[in-house]
Amino acid sequence: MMMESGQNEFGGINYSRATLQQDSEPTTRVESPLPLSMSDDEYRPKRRRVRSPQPPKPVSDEEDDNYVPYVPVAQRREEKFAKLQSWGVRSGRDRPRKPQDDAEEKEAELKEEELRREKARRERTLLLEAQDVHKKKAAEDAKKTVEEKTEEAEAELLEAIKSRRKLASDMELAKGISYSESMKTNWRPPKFVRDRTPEENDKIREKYHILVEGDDIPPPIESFRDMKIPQPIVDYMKSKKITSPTPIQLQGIPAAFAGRDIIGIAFTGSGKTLAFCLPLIMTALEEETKLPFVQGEGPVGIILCPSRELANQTFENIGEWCGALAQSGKYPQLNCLLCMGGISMSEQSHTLNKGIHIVVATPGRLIDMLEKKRFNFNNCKYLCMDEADRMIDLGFEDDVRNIMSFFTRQRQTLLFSATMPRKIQDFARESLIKPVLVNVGRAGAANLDVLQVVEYVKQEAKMVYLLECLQKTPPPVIIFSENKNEVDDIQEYLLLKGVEAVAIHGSKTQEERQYAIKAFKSGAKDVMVASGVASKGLDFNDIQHVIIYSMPKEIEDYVHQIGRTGRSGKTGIATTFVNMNTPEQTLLDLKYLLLEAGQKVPPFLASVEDPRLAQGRSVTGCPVCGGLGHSISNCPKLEDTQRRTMASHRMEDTGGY
Ligand SMILES: Nc1ncnc2c1ncn2[C@@H]1O[C@H](COP(=O)(O)OP(=O)(O)OP(=O)(O)O)[C@@H](O)[C@H]1O
Repeated sequence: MMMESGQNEFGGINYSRATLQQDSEPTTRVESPLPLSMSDDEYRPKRRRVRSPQPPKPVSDEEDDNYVPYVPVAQRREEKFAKLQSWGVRSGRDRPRKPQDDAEEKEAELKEEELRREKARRERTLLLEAQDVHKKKAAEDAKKTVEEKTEEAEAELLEAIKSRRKLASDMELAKGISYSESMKTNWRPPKFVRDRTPEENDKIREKYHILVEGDDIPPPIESFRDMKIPQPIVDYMKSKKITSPTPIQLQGIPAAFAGRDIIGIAFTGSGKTLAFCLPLIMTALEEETKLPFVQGEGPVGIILCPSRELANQTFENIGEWCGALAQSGKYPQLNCLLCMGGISMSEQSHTLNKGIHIVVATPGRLIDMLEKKRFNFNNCKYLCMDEADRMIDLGFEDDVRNIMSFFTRQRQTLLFSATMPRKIQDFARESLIKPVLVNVGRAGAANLDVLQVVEYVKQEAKMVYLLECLQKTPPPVIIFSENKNEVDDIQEYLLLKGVEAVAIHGSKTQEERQYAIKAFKSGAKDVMVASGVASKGLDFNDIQHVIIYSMPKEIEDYVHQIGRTGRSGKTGIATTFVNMNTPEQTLLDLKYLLLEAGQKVPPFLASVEDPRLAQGRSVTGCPVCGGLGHSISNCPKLEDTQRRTMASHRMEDTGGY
C-alpha cells in the first residue's frame, strides 16, 4: 500500500526524526529521509497542506511562508524619506542647518573616524601577533631533530591507543564506583620484619634485583616459614625441592598476603604460580576455618588463565598444595573447581555439590557458568590473571570486564606475567587499587639461564637440519612452529625418522591436546612439536632444548617459547632458525634481546642495522610489545591488533559474516 509521506498506514502521523525536528526548529530546513528505493530526483514529497496556485519556488516551506523580497538599501532610504515627508516630518535634508549642528556632526564624524582607525590598528596588531606565533612555531619545528619529531608523533600514537576503558565492570564504571583502600587482611609479618627500616628492606630487594613501585610496600620476606605459611605446605614444597622463595615470591607473597593489588613481572620459570596461588589458598583456608562452606557457597577467589593447558596445570598445582594441607589432618579440605572448555562439568559435579573455595578458569567457560548461575561471586574477593598481558590484550579484555561484573564487592586483583609491556602496565596501574608493582628483571627480558643460539638455516634445509639439531641434547625437547600445518608436517617427518614425537596446536581436540601433554610430561614421548599454545606458562619437567623452527613475529612470544627451558634455576638451550624470510625488524628485536642477555650475536645478526641509530634516535623498548628493535610506529603487535579490530568491525558491519 502506498502511503503519503508523514502518514502511517493507519492514517496517523509518523513522528519521524525529520518531523520532530521541524516542529522544534521551524526556521531550519530539514531534509526528509528518502525511502531507500528512491533517488533524490524521483522523490517529490507530497504535502497535506494546500499549495498556492503560483509555481513552486526552489525553497522550503518556511522560506516560502515568510518570504520578503529584497529591497536595496538606497531604495529603502528613499521610500522612508518619502513616507516621512508625506507625514509632514521635516528631514535633516530640508531643515535649515545651524552652525552648531555642523560642529556636532563634524565632531561625531571625527570620533567615528578615530574609532574606525583604532579598530583597524587592533586588527593589524592581532594579525601580526598571529603571524609571529606561527613563525616562532615554524622556527621551533625546524630546530627539532628528526628524533624529536618522531618521538612527538609516537607519543601521539601512544596517547591515541591509551584511550581504553578502565579495567572494571560496566556497573562499577557506570556508577562511578571506585575503591581507594586495599583489601584488609589479618596477616601480619613477624615482628623482626616489621621492625626493619625502609633502607633495610631496600637492601634486601637490591640483593635479589627486585624493583618495586607503589605506596607503603609490604616488606620482602626471605623464608616461607616467616611468611607464616602452614607447615604442611612448607613440608610439601620441601619435598619438591622448593626450600626458599624466589625473588618474585619473597616480595610478591607478602604483598598479596597484606591484601594489596599486584602487578607481578618476573622472567619465565621464576615461580610466579606459587606467588599468586598461595595467597588465595591462605584466604580460602581462613574463610573455611571461620565458617565451613556448604553447597552453593564460594568461591573465595578465581585464577584466570588464557589457555586450557595453563588452567589445567594451575588447577593441578593447587590440588597438590590443598591436598598436602588436608592430608596433614590439621587443616580442612579446600575444594578447587576447574572451569574450562573441553571438559564436562558433570565430571566435576562432586566439587560443584560441595562449597567451592577456588576456581581456576579460562574466561569463556567461566562466563558461561556464571551466567547459568552454577555458582556466584557473592563471596569472591580475589581475582588473579596469569599471563595477564595476554588476558588484557586483544580478545579477552571485554571478557575480563564481563567477569568483573559478577563481583558484588571489592576484590583484590593480581596480574602476573613474564612479559608486560609499558602500555599494559600503565593501563593496569590505572585499573588497580593502590597497586604494588614487583618487577624482577626487565619486563619481557629473556631468562638468563637459557643459552640462546640463533642459526641461519635456509627454508628448504630446515627439516633435515632439525634432525641434526635434535642431537645437541638428550630429550625432552620442544619444537615450536608458528603454523599448525607445519607442526603436523614436522611431527610426521620426525615419526618417519623414528623420533617419538607428539604434536599440539589449536586445531587438535581437547583429548588429543591432553594426551600429548600427558605423554610428554611423563617422559613417554621425547619430543613435543607445538604451536604457540604450549608456549605460555606451561611448566614441563627439565626441558633440555627448545628449538624454534619458525621465529615468531612478536618477540614476547619468543621470550615465552625459549622460557620452557632453564626453569627454576636450571639451565637449558634454545636454538632458533632464521633466514631471509624472517623480517628484518624481528631480527633486530632478537639481536637486542641477545645483547641484553649477554649472549653471542652471530655475524649475520650483528650486521642487521637499526635505522633509528642512523636517524640519531635512541633505542628504547616499544611500549606496546616491549621489543627493543623497533618503535611503536612499526610495532608488529599493534599492526596485528589493528588488523583484528578492523576485521571484527567488518564482522559487526556484516552481521557477523
Ligand atoms: N621457590 C622455588 N624454588 C625452586 N623451584 C621453584 C620455586 N617456586 C617454584 N618453583 C618451580 O619452578 C618451576 C617454574 O615455576 P612457575 O611455573 O611458577 O614459573 P613461572 O614464573 O610461572 O613461569 P612462566 O612465566 O613460564 O609461566 C615450577 O616447576 C615450580 O615448581
